[in-house]
Order: sequence, then structure tokens, then C-alpha cells
Amino acid sequence: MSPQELTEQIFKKQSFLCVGLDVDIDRIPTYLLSEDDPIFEFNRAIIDATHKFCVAYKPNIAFYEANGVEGWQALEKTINYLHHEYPEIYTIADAKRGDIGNTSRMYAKTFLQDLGFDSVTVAPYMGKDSVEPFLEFDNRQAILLALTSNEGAFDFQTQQIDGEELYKKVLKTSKTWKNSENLMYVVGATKAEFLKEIREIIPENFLLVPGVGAQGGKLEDVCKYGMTKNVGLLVNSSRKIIYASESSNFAEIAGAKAEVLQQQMAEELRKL
Ligand SMILES: O=C(O)c1cc(=O)[nH]c(=O)n1[C@@H]1O[C@H](COP(=O)(O)O)[C@@H](O)[C@H]1O
Repeated sequence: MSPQELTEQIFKKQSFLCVGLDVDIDRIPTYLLSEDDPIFEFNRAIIDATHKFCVAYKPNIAFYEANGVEGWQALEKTINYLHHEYPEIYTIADAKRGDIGNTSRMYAKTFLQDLGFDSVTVAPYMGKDSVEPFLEFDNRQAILLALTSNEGAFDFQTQQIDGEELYKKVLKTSKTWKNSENLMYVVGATKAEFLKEIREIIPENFLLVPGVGAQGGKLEDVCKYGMTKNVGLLVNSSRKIIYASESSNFAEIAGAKAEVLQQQMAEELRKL
């Protein structure tokens, strides 16, 4: 999907919500465990209940890989279900990959071609040749970690090198890479105060903003500093939505939680 198509969906649905499918087998309702594929059944129920209120889903690949072959099958079934039932939804493989060029090429093939995700999260640490293989696909994006939501972000990302923070170097340097128009960036909601300066470097690119909800980030702050005239934001929430209830009505409650966020987003969109 192109960023323009994603923007159209955002205005149409009055939402820039991304629901994170971080499915921990130990946290899903126990009655689902008797199903052939409990993770997929959980995802299907969550997706059916939340799709009206969001424009994107982000399965975090760690939660699938942790279940071996069965986890990978659940991931494949989930992305196929999204493609088939809700083709207007933007999909993100949160895999945080990046390696020497020929290895990255394999990661890119897996997520962007074979599984057909719209995008994949990528770590910038290994530089240009580790990221460019993810940028070669039409209407597919690499979402580069810029300033992450966690405490450890201050270990390296905000450290100054030659008078400039490392995350700013990542933003500026990445703009020089081949097909850089296919880049989006991760900025944690917990770092909203940095968004003003980030927008000076990348005024247009979409930002994936995780950390609203369970990690304490505030939607209003993210919008105040990060929103562009074309919105340019995908705000993710995972645990606060998908684990809002542990009982048999978990999907309905997840839908209600997603709707609350969607309403807040519609309010922010009215300010544009
Ligand atoms: O790339 C990400 O999505 C990501 C980057 C980041 O800086 N912080 C962050 O929390 N994430 C992911 O976003 C999701 C956040 O989940 P919740 O805190 O449960 O909403 C998890 O899948 C994280 O791996």
C-alpha cells in the first residue's frame, strides 16, 4: 500500500490506530486452547471486532516465533486472513530485522514478498546496505527504528556524536539511501517531546508510534508535535487492547477499547 492510500484510509475511518497483535499464548482465554490454532482464532476474533476502528495491524513476530512451526503457521493464517477479508488494512511485520545485504534481502523477501506484509520494522545499526534491500519493493515500506519507546533508547540513540544525537544522524543519513521514499520511522510515544525536532528533519514521512497505553505515552502529545497536514502517524496499542478482558467477551471489549482510541483520534483529526 502506498502512503497516499494509507492516508485516504485514515481520513475515511477517522482513525490512525494500529492494533498490535502481540499474542502471548499464556494470556489468551483458556477456552481457546482447545482450538486447532488458538493464536489464529484469537487474532481472527480481535480483527473482526476491531477492524472498523483501526487502519493497521502489527503482529510482533517474536510472539509467533516463540511457538515454533505452529506460531509461524498462525502468523501466515493471520496475514492471509487480513489480505482476504480486509484488504484495505495496512499490515506491519514487527520483526526489527537488518543484516549484511544478502541476508537482509532474504528477510525482505520473507516479509514483504512471500508473506506480503506492507511493511517491516528494521534496525538501522548496520547502516545503508542492511536497510536498502527492504526499500526495493513498490508500495512496500521499511519502518526504521529512530527513537524507541524504551528506557534503553537513552543508552545510544540520544547520545551525541560530533555534536548531534545519534537518532538525528539516523534520520538524516537514511534520507540519502536509495528508494528512501519507502521509509517510515519508529518514534516511541514516550518520547513525544522529541517529535518537534524530528519533524524538522523528516516533515512528511509516516511515523509508527508505539507506547501509547501500557507504556504510558499520551496520544495528545504525539499529535501536537508529530501530526502533519496529511496526518503522517500510525499510533500502535497492543496489550491495552488485545488483553483488555480475559473472558469469553475479550473481542468485544477489545473492540470497545479500540473505539475509544478511534474517537480520540477523530477529535485530533478535527483540529487539522
Ligand atoms: O517497533 C515497534 O513496534 C516498537 C518500537 C518501540 O520503540 N517500542 C515498542 O514498544 N515497539 C513495539 O510496540 C508494541 C508495544 O506494545 P504495547 O506496549 O503492549 O502497546 C510491542 O510490539 C513493541 O515491540
